[in-house]
Amino acid sequence: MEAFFESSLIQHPLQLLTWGSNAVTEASLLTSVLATLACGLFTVFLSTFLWRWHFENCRDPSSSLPLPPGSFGWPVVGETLHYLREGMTDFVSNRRPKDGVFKTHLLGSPMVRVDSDQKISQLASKEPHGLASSLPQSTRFIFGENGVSVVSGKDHASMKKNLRQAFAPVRLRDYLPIVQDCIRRHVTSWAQGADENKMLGFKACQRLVCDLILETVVGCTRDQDPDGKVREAFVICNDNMFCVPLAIPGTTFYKVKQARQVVVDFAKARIEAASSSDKDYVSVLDVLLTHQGKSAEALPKDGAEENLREDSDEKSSENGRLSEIQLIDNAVTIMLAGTDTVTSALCSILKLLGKYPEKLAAFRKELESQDLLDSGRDDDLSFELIQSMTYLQAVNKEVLRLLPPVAGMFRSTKKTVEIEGCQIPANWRVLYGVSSMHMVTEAFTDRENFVPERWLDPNLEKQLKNEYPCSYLPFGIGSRMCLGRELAQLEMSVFAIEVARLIDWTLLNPDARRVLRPIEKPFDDLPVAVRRRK
Ligand code: HEM
Repeated sequence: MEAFFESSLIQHPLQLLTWGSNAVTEASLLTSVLATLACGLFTVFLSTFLWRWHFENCRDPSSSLPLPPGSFGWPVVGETLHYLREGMTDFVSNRRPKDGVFKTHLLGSPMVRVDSDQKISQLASKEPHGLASSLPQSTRFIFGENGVSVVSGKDHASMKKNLRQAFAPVRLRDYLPIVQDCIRRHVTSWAQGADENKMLGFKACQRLVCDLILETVVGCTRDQDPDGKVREAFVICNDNMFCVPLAIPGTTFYKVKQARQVVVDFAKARIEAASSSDKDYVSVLDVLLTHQGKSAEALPKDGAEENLREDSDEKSSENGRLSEIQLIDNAVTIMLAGTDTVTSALCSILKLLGKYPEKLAAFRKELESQDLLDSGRDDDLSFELIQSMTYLQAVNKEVLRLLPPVAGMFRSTKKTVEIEGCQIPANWRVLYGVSSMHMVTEAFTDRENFVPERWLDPNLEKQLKNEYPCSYLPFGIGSRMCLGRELAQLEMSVFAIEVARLIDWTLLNPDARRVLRPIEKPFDDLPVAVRRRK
């Protein structure tokens, strides 16, 4: 050692100093790294503890029931990152306890997820006093504050009753020729030419549905929108229902605001035109206008728009009639609520009938038995005929069971709500699972498979009604149940008939992963090869 010091110190005094100071620096560096790490870990630990403790303390002491089981995850983000990483199906199945209710923290708020027939039924019975619909701000803006999805309570009930007139069976009969014409036009175009055409099924269905909805809801045919401006604006609104609600030039929301105005201006022009003509019912808007008992001339006009925004709810419940701004907001709401949902359903028909050729063959047999398979006519469908086709109805129901377009429904609690075994405090979000419910309920056997035949058994519908009232919810439940469900089923039926008789198609990636954006769809938009049916 001495020798070492001697030789080193004498020969390299500076070297020893450097070595010494290096050793000190490294040690202190290590210490400070460790200390920082420990501090960081402690901060994460403490903030996570406080975060969870805070939400656990949101429990309403006036109720003796505990909060549901589950975790609030990490500070600020909650379990949002887990949700994004695992995907909805795994996220739910990794957490779902036996009774189907768990708490979490997603997308900025505490939330209770419910996947139990009995519990959804208990919660739905507490609407609208205990729970209200809960839409993101950007969606509320696009739908419009005076539309049926946004208003609540008594005003919602009276507005919905008013709007239902446009979806009565007698009206669906009126829309059928428009629906059939539009669907035939699109499906025929998919198989143009002698060769096979490759396309993205989801995108093709989306173009079809945009045309369909503009024609059936506001009567916007191609010749009324020659430069495609209304269609383009409508697609912008539809594609950006969930965006940051910041209306600064350059932002998505700013673009959406301008696009919404184009759609609104078109609807206004239609209302004005309707007052000066005596046409038959051609669109949902025409039906609604006629049912207001007076023409658009008598409806409050633009100048009064701001006032109407403030007291429109009152007006609608007072006299049961819709003002101009309510008509417009509802037209926009109906259009947007009926676009991606129907697109998803049509895309799933294409997928499931393409994937299971034996089911397509069974369906074609039913069409043949009704002389529809090779009829060659483009106006051969009637409302009654469609209703009488049992296999077709079974296909529709099974498509909506296996791949429901709306995977879940959001609510928020207005006050503390108690259900069997737990409480949900005020201002928490509640999410009713739809697709997961369809997959866990005992109401169905062979749940993972596409079996339209199950719906041919009349006992199934009875059983669902009496024993499992919340086990099949493609169109929702209770007061917020889908307004356009009969129109959607009609559109699905006509689509299934036309694709089965006009085209043959092959799925190019039949087992593609499913995503929620925010409706159910294949991640690759369903590539298909289409040819004219031989
Ligand atoms: C297969 C297609 C469709 C599916 C699966 C579907 C599903 C749903 C669901 C689950 C709800 C309830 C949402 C909730 O409780 O928060 C709903 C509401 C609604 N749907 Fe549909 N829908 C479809 C097509 C349509 C169509 C074609 C229209 C109109 C043309 C429409 C208009 C509406 C409206 C206006 C509401 C809001 C009702 C309210 O707030 O009271 N839907 N839909």
